[in-house]
Amino acid sequence: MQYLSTRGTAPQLDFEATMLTGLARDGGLYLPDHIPAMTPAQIAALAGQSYEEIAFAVMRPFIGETFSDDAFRQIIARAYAGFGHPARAPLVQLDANHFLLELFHGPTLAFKDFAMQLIGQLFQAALARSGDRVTIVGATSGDTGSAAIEAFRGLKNVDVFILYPHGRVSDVQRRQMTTPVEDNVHALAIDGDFDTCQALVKDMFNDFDFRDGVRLAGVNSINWARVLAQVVYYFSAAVSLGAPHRPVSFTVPTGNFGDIFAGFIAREMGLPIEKLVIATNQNDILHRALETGAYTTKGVSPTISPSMDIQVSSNFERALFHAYGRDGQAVAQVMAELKSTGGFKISQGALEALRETFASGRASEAQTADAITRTYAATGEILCPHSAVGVHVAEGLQSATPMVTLATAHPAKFPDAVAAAMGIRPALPARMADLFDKPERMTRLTNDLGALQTLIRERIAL
Ligand SMILES: Cc1ncc(COP(=O)(O)O)c(C=O)c1O
Ligand SMILES: N[C@@H](CCOP(=O)(O)O)C(=O)O
Repeated sequence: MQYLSTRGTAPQLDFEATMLTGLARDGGLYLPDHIPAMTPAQIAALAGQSYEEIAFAVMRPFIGETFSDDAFRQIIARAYAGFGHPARAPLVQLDANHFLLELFHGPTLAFKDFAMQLIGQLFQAALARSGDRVTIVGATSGDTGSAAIEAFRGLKNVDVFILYPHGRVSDVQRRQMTTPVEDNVHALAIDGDFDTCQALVKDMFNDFDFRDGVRLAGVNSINWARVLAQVVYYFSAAVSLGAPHRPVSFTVPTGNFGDIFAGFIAREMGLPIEKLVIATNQNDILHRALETGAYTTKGVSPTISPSMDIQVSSNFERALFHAYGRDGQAVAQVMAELKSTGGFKISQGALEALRETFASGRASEAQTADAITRTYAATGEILCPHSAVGVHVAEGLQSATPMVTLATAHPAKFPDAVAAAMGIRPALPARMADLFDKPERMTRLTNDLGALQTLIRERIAL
């Protein structure tokens, strides 16, 4: 299988090169040149299998010759061995037709661990073979950064630089990034919001001298391997609810659109997903875009679901590529317009294509808090604020199809917001009990690309 850019002009690459490259050299995002389908019989055969077996069956067709079957099975086994639940992604029933997919049993308590633990293993295997060293840069609103640091800390072929918005992540998220002691970990607090951090990362990729000089790699959902790993839990959840014989819908708390785009890939592969529901907080650009056809940025306001405080939603570009009939030139044009004017109008045809698969809703701050309170009272389940955004949106829909809402983080990552909503302060798991006793280490930077590049060059020269 080959991978091509959403903007149509970057070289096509195999899986390994795509994974190590990150952003395409024309500024686009990589996607497979075709999406392999699974037959209903192949999907039915996944029922009752372990998460690791489902992961192998779903991801194998995308990997090509990069790893042998044996090597890939071992990589998957190592990736999920540290998860705190035997099912990896257990389903909990909230009411007759509404289920919660708990994606927070990994090492850093967020859904990012599903992909990042796998990518850590894939990078190690690929770099051990080539002997190369890479510099990973990542932008985070809190969870990608902690998951990346956990996956790459101490690895000898990798330096990892994580940019997070200063003062806009939870204390737990910040400490997960600033307390690791390994020399290859660099937490950078940037003056700005997540979009500032993500723009700096993309600017570094688009500066080819710098990119090639430091051998830049990316672990945001820019990286196709991140999206691929997340396709798996759509399959595991749907087959346990009766797919392929029974269709399922998913509601996904959404910011950078990586998680829900993984659901889109699952649907394209043949999983009977009726609707993928985009759930946003008050930073609702995606909800507005789907309702009106206008993708218009208007600044981010901080919320109690900070990981979703995003305007420029990176993977929406991948959805647009499909909606525009895989026309890279059309995508490049709207992305250029976004950069120069802060918005663009989605064509009528593309909007209709998006609406065939996606629905959307938003939750205000009060509605988010209320969903935490109500869900706990009705079921005993404590939701993180992001998952609560999803539950609020899902509850507002009329659907005869079973609805699965993704629970994207553990409530203990956001104890202040949860305590304010329901009066109970969720505790961190015992293995993290000393998180607040450890010294923190980070570097504060302004939004200055040159200063950031100098810092990275100096640090990796040490
Ligand atoms: C806890 C949590 N929920 C939801 C999201 C949104 O996911 P995505 O950016 O893939 O849309 C994020 C950030 O990615 C997150 O950290
Ligand atoms: N919410 C994310 C933002 C980055 O998203 P990514 O999926 O592109 O890495 C975070 O927690 O950092």
